[in-house]
Amino acid sequence: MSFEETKARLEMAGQAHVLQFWSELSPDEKDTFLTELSQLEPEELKEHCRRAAEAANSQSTSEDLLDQRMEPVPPEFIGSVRKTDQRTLIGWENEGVLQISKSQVAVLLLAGGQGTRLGVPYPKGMYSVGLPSGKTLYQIQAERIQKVQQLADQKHGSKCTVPWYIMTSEFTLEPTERFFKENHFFGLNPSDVIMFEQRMIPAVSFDGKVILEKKGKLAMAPDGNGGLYQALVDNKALEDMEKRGVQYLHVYCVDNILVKMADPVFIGFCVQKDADCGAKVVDKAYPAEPVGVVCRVDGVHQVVEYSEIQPETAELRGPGGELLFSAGNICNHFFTRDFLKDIAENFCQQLKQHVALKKVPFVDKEGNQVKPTKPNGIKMEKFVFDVFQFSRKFVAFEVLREEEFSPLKNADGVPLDTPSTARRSLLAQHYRWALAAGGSFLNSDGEPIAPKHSLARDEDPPAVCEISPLVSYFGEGLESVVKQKALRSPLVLDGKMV
Ligand SMILES: CC(=O)N[C@H]1[C@@H](OP(=O)(O)O)O[C@H](CO)[C@@H](O)[C@@H]1O
Repeated sequence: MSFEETKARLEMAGQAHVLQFWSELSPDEKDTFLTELSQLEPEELKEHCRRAAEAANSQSTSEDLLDQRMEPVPPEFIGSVRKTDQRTLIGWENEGVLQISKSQVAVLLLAGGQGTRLGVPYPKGMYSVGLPSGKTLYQIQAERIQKVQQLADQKHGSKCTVPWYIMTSEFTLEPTERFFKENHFFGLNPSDVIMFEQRMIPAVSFDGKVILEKKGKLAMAPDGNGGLYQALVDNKALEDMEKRGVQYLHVYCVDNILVKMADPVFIGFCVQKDADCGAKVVDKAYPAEPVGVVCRVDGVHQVVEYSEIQPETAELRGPGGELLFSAGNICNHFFTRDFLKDIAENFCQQLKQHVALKKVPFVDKEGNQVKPTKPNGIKMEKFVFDVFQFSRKFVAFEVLREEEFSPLKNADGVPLDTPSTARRSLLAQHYRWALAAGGSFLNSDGEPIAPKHSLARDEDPPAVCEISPLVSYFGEGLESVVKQKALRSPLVLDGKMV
């Protein structure tokens, strides 16, 4: 597209100010900037800027209303690992394993975020929390996929595949691709790891103008994890799923070290309940915990995000003293492919735009680079869970926090959701599994370490034991390896020992 054409389009959208430094750009910078600008549709851009400014100005009133319309999810829509008998749980697990063995289940990772809070310049999945094995989140997840495929194949004599769809963004695609290649896809078949990119959208000032990050670059950000639905369309991912015969998707966030990839119990529960949409939840740990709340608003299931709930609402308690809104969203969702198709075809454009006021670095009128100290820009994001309202049958599934949820959000130095807490959660889980399978531990001098069957949340297990996902997916199959054995801490139980 020519400069004149681009300029005319920007004028149509009321955004020609972004060209104010055009004459100062080098030929290369001009080329790059033109490419960026020509991707913006004038009508869409105009509407985006108008909506952003409008939403930022009307934010508080609509939030207030939401709180008053919230009610907890009725018990009949919730399945619970804690409250369900073993036989039923095994029934769900068997159902899930069967679906996996038929290659009908895929996992889909939301990994387009920038990990601002963790503060690393690379994708979060490449982070290593300091386990004895040194494994990164991506490696742990890849190995869990391998293991769950193997469990299904052993049980059903199949040769199944659990494809791994990975939604990245402009920030994360290239480094993620490189990392997977360098690591030989952690043993997975490269053609079963499908990476695609979500869209980026411009940050907008409070008066509805696109922000210039540099003289020849707009301030762009991914369109939120709800950009998934548009990205599925843009990248023909649903067609790929159809070709592979995928019926069920387990969608999850990259940062939870305990994530159960394609969790057979969750899949089986949702399938047996004939749900088209499901969400895993844990009991919220404390009222201000930064997790969304799965609830109903005006009788329709939805998540109210932690950034949008009023503190008074989060603190409400029921008759027994328990939190009224206790169903914490752990960003693990179940969708049927048909449901995703329905969203992509019919509801993609209707998803709510969430407004975040952020400090967006920019160039001022004189061309100086400015790092603002208070919010100056509006970022609009879509949320992955905002499709719940369109489901025919929604279910929530309550799981145990210590087995399934320990997110990596912050750098070390704060008490919660850090590399240290993630590492501790995983090692505590593996220690529990080893004890339950009949193992015991010795310290480095060969002296017995007294077993501890219950650990406080912030307590390190008395012995260090890391179990490779290639050895055990949810604690199964460990007796033959550890029973009546004295295991020397620190221990990494990998394929070689089995
Ligand atoms: C838009 C979205 O998916 N938000 C999720 C997501 O929060 P982030 O702070 O965006 O990582 O993960 C949380 C669980 O870790 C979940 O509680 C929350 O609702």
